[in-house]
Amino acid sequence: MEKSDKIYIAGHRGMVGSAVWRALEAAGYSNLTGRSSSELDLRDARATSAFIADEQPAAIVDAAARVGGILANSRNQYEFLLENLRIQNNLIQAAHEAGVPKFVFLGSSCIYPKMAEQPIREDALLTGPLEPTNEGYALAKIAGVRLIQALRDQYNRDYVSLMPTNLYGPNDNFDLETSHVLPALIRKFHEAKQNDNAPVTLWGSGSPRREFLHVDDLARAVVHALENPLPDHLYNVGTGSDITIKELARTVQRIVGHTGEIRWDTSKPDGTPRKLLDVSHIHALGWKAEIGLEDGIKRAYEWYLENSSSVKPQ
Ligand SMILES: NC(=O)c1ccc[n+]([C@@H]2O[C@H](COP(=O)([O-])OP(=O)(O)OC[C@H]3O[C@@H](n4cnc5c(N)ncnc54)[C@H](OP(=O)(O)O)[C@@H]3O)[C@@H](O)[C@H]2O)c1
Ligand SMILES: C[C@@H]1O[C@H](OP(=O)(O)OP(=O)(O)OC[C@H]2O[C@@H](n3cnc4c(=O)[nH]c(N)nc43)[C@H](O)[C@@H]2O)[C@@H](O)[C@H](O)[C@@H]1O
Repeated sequence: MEKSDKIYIAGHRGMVGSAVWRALEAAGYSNLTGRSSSELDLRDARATSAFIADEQPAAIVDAAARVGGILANSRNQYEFLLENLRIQNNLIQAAHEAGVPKFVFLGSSCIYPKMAEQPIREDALLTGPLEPTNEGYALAKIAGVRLIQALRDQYNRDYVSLMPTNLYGPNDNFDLETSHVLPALIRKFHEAKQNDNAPVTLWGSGSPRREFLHVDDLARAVVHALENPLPDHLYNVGTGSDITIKELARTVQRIVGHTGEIRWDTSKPDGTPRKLLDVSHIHALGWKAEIGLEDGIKRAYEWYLENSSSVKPQ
């Protein structure tokens, strides 16, 4: 890639897209472009094709998607399946039609079978049933991985899929109904601390294990994927270590400074018991996570404190 090459970041205002934008800017790329969903609805195939044909980017990073935590996913399977299929189909086909040289498709570790052997290797894909709470979303992302693979195999396209583990960082979603666990914990402990250390209620049993990657580390992986030819179609992106939700809760509680009780609402789903990624393939390419979880949570909490005035009250 040349530093002056045009790179279109789909979803540039989201957590991942904005981190990719920052990382590309920091790496010296000067010709970045993005559109909000109100300017360009990527569910609209014609508008998407016309935009890509007109812009002729040298690369596309697909960070646009309908995204949410366990409850949003499980209650809106139809929208998570259909909207993500539409967005990614339109973007991938528009890129192929216009001959866009590079494409980075972002999926998620939930594409792998619920009971996959841990740590999960890329070749575990489609070897068993999915976790039901996010099956719609996972099916869409699996279709995206297969489209990228087919374009590589049939048309020799330099396109790749990156599968990040659970992410967190600046511009995360702090809405308690639709967010992922880490932003929810930051907000719940912070608001409870301000409310005389009131009890905090968390979801599920606390026993599932999750792997958490700071979004700035993922953004470096995206830059790496744009700058280097990649021998495979699919790479896991994670830290290589995980913790239980209970351990995560105690860590966030300590960082925030909440001293009250933690309660567990077991009427809410646990989701998959564990989804630790095998990251040996991306390590072999020269990328490794650098931001430790403790440090990353401190940074995320600082970001929340600076920006919580823009977080909607609930
Ligand atoms: N968050 C995680 O823990 C996580 C973990 C693994 C993988 N990922 C992957 O990373 C990618 C981005 O996730 P994120 O966490 O950054 O989500 P996010 O913060 O919700 O951002 C999603 C972006 O997608 C855009 N978008 C949604 N629908 C659109 C549409 N119809 N047309 C155009 N743009 C649309 C939104 O644009 P507007 O803001 O303009 O509406 C938004 O900027 C997703 O593919 C997701 O699978 C995320
Ligand atoms: C990365 C994404 O991960 C999502 O799965 P998944 O890790 O279970 O999604 P999360 O929503 O992050 O939840 C992770 C774990 O944290 C528990 N948890 C505890 N308290 C809370 C809380 O207040 N809010 C939330 N959200 N969780 C909470 C939740 O029950 C689950 O066991 C998938 O649904 C998506 O498809 C995607 O793959």
